[in-house]
Amino acid sequence: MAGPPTKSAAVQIVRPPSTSTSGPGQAVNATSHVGMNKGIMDHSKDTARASPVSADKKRETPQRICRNVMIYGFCKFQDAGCVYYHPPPGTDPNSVSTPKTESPALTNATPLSKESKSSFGLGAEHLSAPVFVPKTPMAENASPRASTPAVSTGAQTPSWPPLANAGGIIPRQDVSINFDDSMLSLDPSQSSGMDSSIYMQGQPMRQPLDYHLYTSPLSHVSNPPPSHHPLHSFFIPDDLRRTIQSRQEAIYTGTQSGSAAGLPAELGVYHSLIPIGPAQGTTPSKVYGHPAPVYKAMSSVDGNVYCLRRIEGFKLVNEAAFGAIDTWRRIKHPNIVTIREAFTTKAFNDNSLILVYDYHPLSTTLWEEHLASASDQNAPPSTLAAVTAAKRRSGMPIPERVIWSYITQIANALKAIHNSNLAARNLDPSKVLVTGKNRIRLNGCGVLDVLAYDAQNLAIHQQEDLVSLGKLILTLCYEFFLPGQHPAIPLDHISRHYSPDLKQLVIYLITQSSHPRSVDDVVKMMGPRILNELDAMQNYSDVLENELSAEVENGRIVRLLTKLGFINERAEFELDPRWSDTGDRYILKLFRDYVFHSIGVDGTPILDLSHVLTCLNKLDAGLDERIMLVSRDDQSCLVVSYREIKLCIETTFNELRNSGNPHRVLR
Ligand SMILES: Nc1ncnc2c1ncn2[C@@H]1O[C@H](COP(=O)(O)OP(=O)(O)OP(=O)(O)O)[C@@H](O)[C@H]1O
Repeated sequence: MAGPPTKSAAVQIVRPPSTSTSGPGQAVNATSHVGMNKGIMDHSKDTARASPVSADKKRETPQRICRNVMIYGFCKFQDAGCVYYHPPPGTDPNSVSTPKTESPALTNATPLSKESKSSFGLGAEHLSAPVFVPKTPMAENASPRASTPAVSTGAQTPSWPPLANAGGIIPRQDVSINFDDSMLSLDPSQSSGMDSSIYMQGQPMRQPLDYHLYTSPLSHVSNPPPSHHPLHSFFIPDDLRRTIQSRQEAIYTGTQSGSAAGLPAELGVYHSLIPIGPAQGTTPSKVYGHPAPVYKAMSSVDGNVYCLRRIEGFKLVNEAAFGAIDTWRRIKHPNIVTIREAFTTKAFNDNSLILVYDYHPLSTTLWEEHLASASDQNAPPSTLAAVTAAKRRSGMPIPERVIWSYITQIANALKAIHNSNLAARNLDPSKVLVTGKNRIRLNGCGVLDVLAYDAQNLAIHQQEDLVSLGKLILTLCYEFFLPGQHPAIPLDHISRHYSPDLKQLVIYLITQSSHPRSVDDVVKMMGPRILNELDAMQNYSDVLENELSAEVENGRIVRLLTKLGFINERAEFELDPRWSDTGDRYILKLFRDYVFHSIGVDGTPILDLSHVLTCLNKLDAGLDERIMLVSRDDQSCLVVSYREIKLCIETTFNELRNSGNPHRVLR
């Protein structure tokens, strides 16, 4: 045995029948018979098993090796050629039989009757159990719970608060030692200045109902039959994970190696400029009339990545042109790309206007999404005719539901813009950013306010916004529509393929009228379609919230694994090279083996994620359920509850955390 524990909190020791000698480091070579739940290990049916077998003989055949064996989700223990289930199907793992105690150290134990004695295969003569002294001070008068009788009832056995039920729920009012409080008293954050938030120890720990169980999605989110619960439901769906990961990757890709060739190393507080989107050369933007390349850049002020739009060859003639930028900066809207600042620069060896926007990684534009074919992705919008020709061949109209979703979001953005006494002025498929699934944001806001400064004609520009919206809808519904074309054919197409409501809205938007149009009228005309959008958004939010709840569970596991990682296999601590192999740490070592190093009957490693998650969740919840931990050399077994293991972790972790604290209490 590598190093048995010298003391432990509430650990029950079981020596397997073959073991008649103490391992090195055992505190007492006691002859105590520590009874076990018959369901856990029943030796009575096999007298051969109950007889002493030498350790060497046990190792003769591989199948005799006593290791944790997982089959069909149950943990089996294989000993002397026999397999024991833990817990056996249908058995309450908490119901541990009253033990027979013969150790002088365990004098308070009740002797077993003959019948009950015969029901245990493990005779006292076969066992040599060390006495474990609990490290953590427990209540003097604490007594074992009736619901889960401890194996030894002597003073050495720490008592645990009574449970309301077997689910690990602890009533706070009638506990002699409140588990929550005991955890708090171990809170290293109270004795150390380190940030403890990652271990969730800075706040009282609450033990909710069945905390060890994963919550299944609520029925309003998803209600699949039980057979449809795949393993990966522990984690967020693959497509969502991939999307989030690739976005996160896109944020910082390339920013480590400085600016791209030909671009300034620094531009004010921005550095590491990388071009985004198709290489445009000196092709003028269809919307702005100047070449308008877009760069991703990192700010040295806050370390965030921003999107810089550069308008080449722009010379500022009127300072007042920047006045609108202040108003734009104040608009924070879910359907508008927020502008941060604007300035002019000669860093590109010309006169350039720079507008800084929020960066939305891997976003595309409506033009790229719906109007450009794959071969035309790199083509400038001026080749729209060629693009629409490609679209015509594909013959895939945009579903009406999606069109209404776009209209709702754009109208929402326009309402915020017009209410702020501004106008979008660049409603074009290439200036509507698609930042998620059917999620759009107006982009490039404020550019024309500086480029074509015209504060006098706001009302005209707002009317033009609505006309532009009408033309945008026409383009999306009928990809052959080009600006300047007569709308009769596209309208006819809409009346044949889309609802009359949509056609009516387009006519309202593009028809000249003596009465000024208003975005409020557009919203009224959309009517119940807005509610559809609301439904979709809220359903999506429910789904995401549900995914988030799974990640909360995984976060608990990571914190637990982090603590275990700090403790397991530590080379030395406080000049003690055997630290991680002795005391509470030994239990944690065996627990690690139990969770991760189980092997099958044929000796192959068992890589059962559900076993790992089940064990770790039960540990995190501190259940009273007991498990049997078997040493690597099969010379000893410990029957220990998750609650006790949890306490071992907290105590040991506390020890590590306090190692640099000169005021700590040495035990
Ligand atoms: N704020 C932003 N965050 C992330 N990507 C952006 C942002 N703004 C624009 N982009 C990306 O930059 C690329 C170029 O955008 P841009 O507005 O220049 O479109 P364009 O089709 O090149 O139009 P133009 O003819 O005006 O140059 C697009 O792929 C777009 O997704």
